[in-house]
Amino acid sequence: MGSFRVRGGTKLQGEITPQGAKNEALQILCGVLLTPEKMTLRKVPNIRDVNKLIDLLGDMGVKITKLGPEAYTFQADEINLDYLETEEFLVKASSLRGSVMILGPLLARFGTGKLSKPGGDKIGRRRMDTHFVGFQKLGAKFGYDSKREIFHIDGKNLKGTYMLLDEASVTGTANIVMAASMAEGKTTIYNAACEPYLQQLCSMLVRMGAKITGIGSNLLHIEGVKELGGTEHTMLPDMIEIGSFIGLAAMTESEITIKNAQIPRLGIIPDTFKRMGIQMEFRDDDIYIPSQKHYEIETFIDGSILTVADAIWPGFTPDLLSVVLVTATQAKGTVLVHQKMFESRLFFVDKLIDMGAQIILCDPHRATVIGLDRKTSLRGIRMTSPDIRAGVSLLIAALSAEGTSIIDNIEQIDRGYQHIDERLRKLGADIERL
Ligand SMILES: CC(=O)N[C@H]1[C@@H](OP(=O)(O)OP(=O)(O)OC[C@H]2O[C@@H](n3ccc(=O)[nH]c3=O)[C@H](O)[C@@H]2O)O[C@H](CO)[C@@H](O)[C@@H]1O
Ligand SMILES: C=C(OP(=O)(O)O)C(=O)O
Repeated sequence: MGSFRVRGGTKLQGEITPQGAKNEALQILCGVLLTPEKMTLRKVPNIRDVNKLIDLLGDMGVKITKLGPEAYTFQADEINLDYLETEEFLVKASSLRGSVMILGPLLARFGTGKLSKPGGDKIGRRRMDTHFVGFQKLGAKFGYDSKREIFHIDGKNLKGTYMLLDEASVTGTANIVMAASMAEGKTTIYNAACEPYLQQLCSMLVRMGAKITGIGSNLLHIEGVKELGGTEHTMLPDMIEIGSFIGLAAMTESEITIKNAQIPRLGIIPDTFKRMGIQMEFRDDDIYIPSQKHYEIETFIDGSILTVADAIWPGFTPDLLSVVLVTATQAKGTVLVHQKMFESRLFFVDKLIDMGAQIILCDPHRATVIGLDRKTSLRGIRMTSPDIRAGVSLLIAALSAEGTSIIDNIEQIDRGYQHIDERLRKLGADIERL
C-alpha cells in the first residue's frame, strides 16, 4: 500500500495540462476489440486503471505498439477467446470497472463474452442490470454463475430493436451501443447516457464505419453494419481532473492555469465552481484561476442555502462532488452537497472533520459544509484514501492544511490521476511518495 507525505500550506503556481480522460479511455480501449484493423489512440492517460485494461487486451491477443508516452496502436486481429475461460483473465478483469465494456464488443464481433464481477470504487451498490437487459433485448442470452460470480452472454445473431433503458448508465450505454453497432437492423436506445465520454465513443464508432445518429442526446439510433474498420482517436482532456485542479487552486490560494481544457466540452462544471465563489478566466482554451484569499458560496435567488447535486449529463457529474465538498470547507458560506447516485461516497467527510472542517453528514447522501473562510486552517493528519475522488479530495485538503499529512492507499488516486505527485511538485507542492 503506497502513501503520500504532504506538507501543506504552500501556495502553488504555474501551468498544468490535464491528462486524457480516464472514463473515455476505458470505453475507447474496449472499442478496439470491434475491428481486426489497426486503431491508433492518442492522449491515453498513464494511470493504473487504463494500464490494467491495456494489459488485459494484450493478454487477450490484441497486438499493442507504444508510439509514445500517451499514444498506442492496437490491432485485435487474433483474439484468443480461450483466454476468457482462464482464472487469470477473470481475476484481472475484475480488478477494474472499465473492463465490463469488453462485453459489448466481444458479443458484437464473436457472439460471446464472459466476465467476473467488475471492480472499481466501493462507493455504493453498482448494479449492471442495464447492461445485461440491453444485451438481452438485442437477442443475447445472459447467464450468471453465482458461485464463481461470473457473467456470460451469448448471441451469434444480434438483432436491432427499440429499448428504453431503466437508467442512463454510462458504461451500460457504451456497452449496448458497441453491441448494437454490428447487430442486424436498427437499434433505438432511449434514455441513453450522453456524457462526453459517450459522445467521443460514438464519434469514433462512426469513423470506424458505424451508423449512429442522435450523438450527444439521450436518443440514439444505430443502424447495424457488417463490419467496422480501423481509425485514429484522441481522448478529450479529463474533465474530472480539470475540476479537481480548480478545487485545488481555490483551497490552496494558488494561481494556476489549466492548459487546453476544451472548455466547450466541460458542460456545467466551470459554472458550478463559479457558484462556489471561485473566480476563473477563460483565456482561449486555458482556464486561469487567480490566487484568492476568500471565495464566497452563492445562495439561491431566494436567499436559501445552495445545493450542489449530481445528475446525469448534462447535469453535474457525481465524480466531482467530493471535490466540491472539500473546496467548500474553506469558502465563506454554506452548501448542501447531495450525492444522489451513490450511497457510500460521502463517508470520507469523517477525515475532513478530523482535520477541523465544519461538516454535518446529514445521511449517506447529503452533507452540509459550513465554510471556515480561512479563519482557521485544516490540520494535517494521517488518513486513508477510500476511493479515487475522495482520495484526491483528501490530497487537496492535505495540501491546504497546516502541518504534515500522510495519505495511505494512494493506489486509489493512481487509478485516475497521472503522476499526480510529480505534476503537483512542478507547481510547488511539497508532496512525496513514500
Ligand atoms: C468507468 C466509468 O466510466 N465510471 C463512471 C461511470 O460508472 P458506471 O457506468 O458504472 O455508472 P452508471 O452510470 O451505471 O451508474 C452510476 C450510479 O448512478 C445510478 N444512476 C445512474 C443513472 C440514473 O439515471 N440514475 C441513477 O440512479 C446507478 O444506479 C449507479 O448507482 O459513470 C458514473 C456515473 O457518472 C461515474 O461515477 C463513474 O466514474
Ligand atoms: C467512480 C469512478 O471510477 P470507476 O467507475 O472506475 O470506479 C470515478 O472515475 O470517479
